[in-house]
Amino acid sequence: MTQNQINQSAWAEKWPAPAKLNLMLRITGQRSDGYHLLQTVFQFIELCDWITFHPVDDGRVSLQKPIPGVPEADDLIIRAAKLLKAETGCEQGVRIEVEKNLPMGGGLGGGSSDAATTLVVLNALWGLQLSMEKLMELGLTLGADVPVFVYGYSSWAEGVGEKLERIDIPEQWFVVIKPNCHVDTKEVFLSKDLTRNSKSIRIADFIAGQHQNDCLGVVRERYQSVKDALVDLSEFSEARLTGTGACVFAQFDSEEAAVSAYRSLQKKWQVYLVKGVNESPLFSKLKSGNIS
Ligand SMILES: C[C@@](CO)(OP(=O)(O)O)[C@H](O)COP(=O)(O)OP(=O)(O)OC[C@H]1O[C@@H](n2ccc(N)nc2=O)[C@H](O)[C@@H]1O
Ligand SMILES: Nc1ncnc2c1ncn2[C@@H]1O[C@H](COP(=O)(O)OP(=O)(O)O)[C@@H](O)[C@H]1O
Repeated sequence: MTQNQINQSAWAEKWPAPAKLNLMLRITGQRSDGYHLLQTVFQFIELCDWITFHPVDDGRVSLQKPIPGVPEADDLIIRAAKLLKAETGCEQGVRIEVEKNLPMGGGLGGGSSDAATTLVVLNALWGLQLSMEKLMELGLTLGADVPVFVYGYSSWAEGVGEKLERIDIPEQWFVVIKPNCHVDTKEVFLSKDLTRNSKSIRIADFIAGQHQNDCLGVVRERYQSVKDALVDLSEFSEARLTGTGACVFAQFDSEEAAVSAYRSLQKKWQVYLVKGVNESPLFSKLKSGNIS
């Protein structure tokens, strides 16, 4: 099969942009530019936005329908596509269709994942041949979480989230609650009450059960619905915050236990029942479609 034939069939397809959970998050310091140094564990979940790329002749990049509340020029999908063109001088155009399923500002990384899927898939469709390392570097200029979605495997992350080490962790079931509020990441990091001096730990400590999220205290105090969700979820299993929130989640050893908690919490909350996966669904699809 030639590159051209591969491109032709892949243009019409829907590409997943999965969500992530931060299974723990420690803030170990701060850089001179204000960004915080983290230790975190990312795992993907099988809850995805879906993105389709349509070729256009006029060289322009646009969205078929802007995401409500996000001006098109600010959309990370548009910014990622334009960044690829600027970096490579590519003159091709694209109209991008998004099926948005991930709640925004929930700590599930939807915007970052959309940007990563755009970088990875357009790199292939446009035949740009940028390396994964280059795409991760470009992605980091869009957001701290973009590199892990480009990398595509569960990771132990340090720095601001760009120093990644692949880890394989049990692929368990999760129940995720989206409290009815939007947490501003920047505001959390600006809080004077935030813990910024956690001791660094090792992967083995995380595996042994060290699940602390240093943002939890600040977010729980500022957002009553996050606090309430943590209380309700902790009736079933250890309740944790992903990223800077607002979503909270709990892990279950069996699908039955997760379903039971999901059914009960569904009466009161916007809730998702999802499986954790170590390989990003984007990469599973790229491998099966043979265009990586
Ligand atoms: C902390 C995490 C963990 O996954 O939280 P979530 O956003 O997923 O909840 C992310 O790394 C967030 O990444 P992302 O949401 O892309 O953040 P960015 O847009 O890069 O940064 C938003 C703002 O938060 C602050 N910020 C962000 C990341 C970081 N390590 N230190 C910071 O101080 C900066 O003030 C920055 O201007
Ligand atoms: N394609 C996109 N999808 C979601 N949010 C986007 C997108 N492009 C830009 N954004 C902006 O990024 C913000 C954070 O969104 P998101 O990545 O979903 O949350 P989080 O970083 O908490 O996981 C949104 O509030 C929105 O303003």
